[in-house]
Amino acid sequence: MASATPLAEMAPFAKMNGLGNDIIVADMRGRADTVTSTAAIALAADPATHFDQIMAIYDPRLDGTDNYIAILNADGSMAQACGNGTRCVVQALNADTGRTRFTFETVAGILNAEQHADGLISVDMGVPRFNWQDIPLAEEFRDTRMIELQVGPIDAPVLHSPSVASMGNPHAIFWVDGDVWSYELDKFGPLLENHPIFPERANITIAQVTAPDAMIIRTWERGAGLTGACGSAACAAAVSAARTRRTGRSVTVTVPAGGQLHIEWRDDDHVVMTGPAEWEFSGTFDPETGNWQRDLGSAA
Ligand SMILES: N[C@@H](CCC[C@H](N)C(=O)O)C(=O)O
Repeated sequence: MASATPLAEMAPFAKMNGLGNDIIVADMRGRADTVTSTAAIALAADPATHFDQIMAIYDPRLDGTDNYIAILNADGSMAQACGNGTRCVVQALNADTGRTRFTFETVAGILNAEQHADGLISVDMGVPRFNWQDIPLAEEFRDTRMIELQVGPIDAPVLHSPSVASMGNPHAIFWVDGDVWSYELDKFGPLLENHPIFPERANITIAQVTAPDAMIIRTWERGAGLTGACGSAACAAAVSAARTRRTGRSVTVTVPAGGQLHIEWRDDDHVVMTGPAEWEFSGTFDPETGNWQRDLGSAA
């Protein structure tokens, strides 16, 4: 889309992806303005810049952190966590600064991340929370390894009894024995995302455990819909699988786009996610309106 916004007001961005999770990394360093919901909705509506999350990199607000990161979903809402997007931020900042280790502030807390020599990136996603008020749920469930929630006929539910967890953002994990692709997640996802049990909505995942250290997931993301990958959902699924004795604490998670994340739930309770990030093209955009233009010579 051609932009009439004065060049000085435009901010650089990179269109990237984390295992097929569509990400825009917006460089808002050194600026006083912010990326608006209006801009997010406009960029998401354009097929060329369609994204699942915008990761907006701001100047640091806290001593000991490198940057403040704000996360916007495709519907313009704010998210507390985005694992795949955080890897994209690390790769973009590594390309810009040459540094390999970063400490970010997000609304969900402080995240440490590192780019390895092989290009893979690890993000310490913090400590999962399982208390019903922390997820949050609308009513008390003492045991969040399995809550009462189902879709389909009452006597023959299609999906039921999810585990729930917070990775800073709310997740529900429905366990299935068969192929995750045989479920109509495009149909059930919006209903479950907006179910009254989730007062802040939720990310909805279907998970099939295939080995004590492996699972396959599909995710309907809050505020974005079906995605090629969701890092925080992979973390929530991994910790929930370990809590329910379906797996150990170290698992490989295959995401819908086909790639894999390695998730380690460490003994200190932190969840570390490792995977790749990929640059697609770069441009500049108006953080107020979402008007944008591609950098000359930037790949399609
Ligand atoms: N894709 C992200 C998670 C996205 C956030 C989510 N839609 C929400 O609103 O919580 C990831 O990789 O973690």
